[in-house]
Amino acid sequence: MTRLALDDVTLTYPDGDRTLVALDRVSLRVDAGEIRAVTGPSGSGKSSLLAVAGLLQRPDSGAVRLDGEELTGRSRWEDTRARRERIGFVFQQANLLGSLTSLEQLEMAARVAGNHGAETDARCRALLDAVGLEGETARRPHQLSGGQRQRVAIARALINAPALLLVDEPTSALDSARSREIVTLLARMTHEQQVATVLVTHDLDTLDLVDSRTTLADGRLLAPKA
Ligand SMILES: Nc1ncnc2c1ncn2[C@@H]1O[C@H](COP(=O)(O)OP(=O)(O)OP(=O)(O)O)[C@@H](O)[C@H]1O
Repeated sequence: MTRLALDDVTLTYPDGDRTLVALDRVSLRVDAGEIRAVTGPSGSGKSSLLAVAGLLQRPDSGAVRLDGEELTGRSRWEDTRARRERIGFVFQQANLLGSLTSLEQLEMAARVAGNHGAETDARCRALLDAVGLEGETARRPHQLSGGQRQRVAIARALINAPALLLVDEPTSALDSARSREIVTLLARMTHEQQVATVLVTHDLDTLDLVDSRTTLADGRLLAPKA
């Protein structure tokens, strides 16, 4: 089932008296339960693609659809709500709150989306178990390794059962063994949670672990591959 659809998306930035085309009529589909890598040289438009899919940037033209529903052209408030309730983000740095334990990081993200109570508590613990942190629920970020912090960030991004998971270079601060572990985990969580995952990466050594790959060059889709 198609989860995320980008249809003919163009995004430009003003660049002095010219216009820089960051995304040039890009179309892309990602299914529920599919992890798709987006690769391409620096400046090719990978972050722009994530920003459009995550409703952080409005395209000049084209559409973003989630589960068939068009999300382009709605109010800022609706964008914010969709981001909070239907989209999970994982960035280069885990961006955890320094004073909170692993369990509290997830509880807080759940609360922001209006989820709390015994069922939410159970889901927080189950997700921390699923990412291999059952023994670290009471630890704070400074007591965790870089890889463990990214695991907390992945569990946190999934806490509200998003339809879409957007991941930007999650392994750039990790060594190659840890990087493979994190991408393996992202693939497993994508399949288990039936989320559609877009993984922006420079790390060509982990591409065997994902389901599909899209390459961008100068804002254009180069090699869509099923
Ligand atoms: N806010 C902005 N204002 C103007 N130009 C921008 C802005 N953000 C990105 N660009 C330009 O748009 C193009 C695409 O940038 P983008 O960050 O999407 O590429 P990228 O593939 O993610 O690069 P990297 O791998 O270096 O992160 C580049 O030419 C970049 O300079």
